[in-house]
Amino acid sequence: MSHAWGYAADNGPDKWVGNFPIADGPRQSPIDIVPGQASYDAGLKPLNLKYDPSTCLEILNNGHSFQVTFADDTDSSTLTDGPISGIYRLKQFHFHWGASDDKGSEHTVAGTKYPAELHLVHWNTKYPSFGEAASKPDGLAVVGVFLQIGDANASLQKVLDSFDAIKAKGKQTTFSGFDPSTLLPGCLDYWTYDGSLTTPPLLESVTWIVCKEPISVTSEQMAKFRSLLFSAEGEAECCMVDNYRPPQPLKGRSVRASFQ
Ligand SMILES: NS(=O)(=O)c1c(F)c(F)c(S(=O)(=O)CCO)c(N[C@H](c2ccccc2)[C@@H](O)c2ccccc2)c1F
Ligand SMILES: [Zn+2]
Repeated sequence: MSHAWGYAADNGPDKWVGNFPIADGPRQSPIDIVPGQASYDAGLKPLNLKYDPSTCLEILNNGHSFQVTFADDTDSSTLTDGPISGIYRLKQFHFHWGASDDKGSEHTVAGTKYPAELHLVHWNTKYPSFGEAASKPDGLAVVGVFLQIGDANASLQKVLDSFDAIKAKGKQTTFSGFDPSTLLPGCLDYWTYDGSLTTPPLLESVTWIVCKEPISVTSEQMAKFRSLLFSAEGEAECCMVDNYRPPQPLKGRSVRASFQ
């Protein structure tokens, strides 16, 4: 039985191609975004993100990251416009972060790593379900937001305050009434390109939308991320850190900018 994928030396990003050959595919994510090489596209619309806090359900440690999941049986929390057409529903958000503040983001900007990156995962309602959408080239749209060290983030603190209940892999707890738009930067200028999930199954079904402006977080708040565990209760404790895939080859893709 193949051991599960992870971020350690024996099952980390360099090993994923063994069980997931698409890891060497033509539209893998993340990438290094080089602003000077992105092409401004005046046809790109502003992002239209409309989230209903009542669709927020629970927070879960899934052993790779933590995720906040949303009810997606109606068009209550959606992404429209931007680079996409149609209506995409919010399914979950999660983060990637490092063992120290000098790394942790998946996308990089001209080689710069941020301490963490937020991903809001949406699926195209032209397909009957998330699972169906996840295997289609226009099935998913993920909004990425960088975190940088600065002022305390009061909205993020609400998420961090639930961590004691989800310290180990498999733990989950009710998390309701949270509005993820409070985690978005003031300016929604973005870069966009065709890519993939950054974890197995690495499906090449993601329109990536990466915000130019980071949100702020304190070093102490970043330390709270690192209090989570990759390991389940009763297993040897393994801190949940460095759960990011490094940038992948661009392979001829273009990155468009919504701003000049
Ligand atoms: N960076 S990324 O956006 O590519 C990404 C991750 F990096 C990531 F860690 C996750 S995860 O769910 O936290 C653990 C791996 O599944 C997901 N979760 C996906 C998901 C699961 C349930 C509901 C929505 C999204 C991912 O697990 C997935 C997507 C599509 C099909 C199967 C699995 C994810 F989408
Ligand atoms: Zn992610």
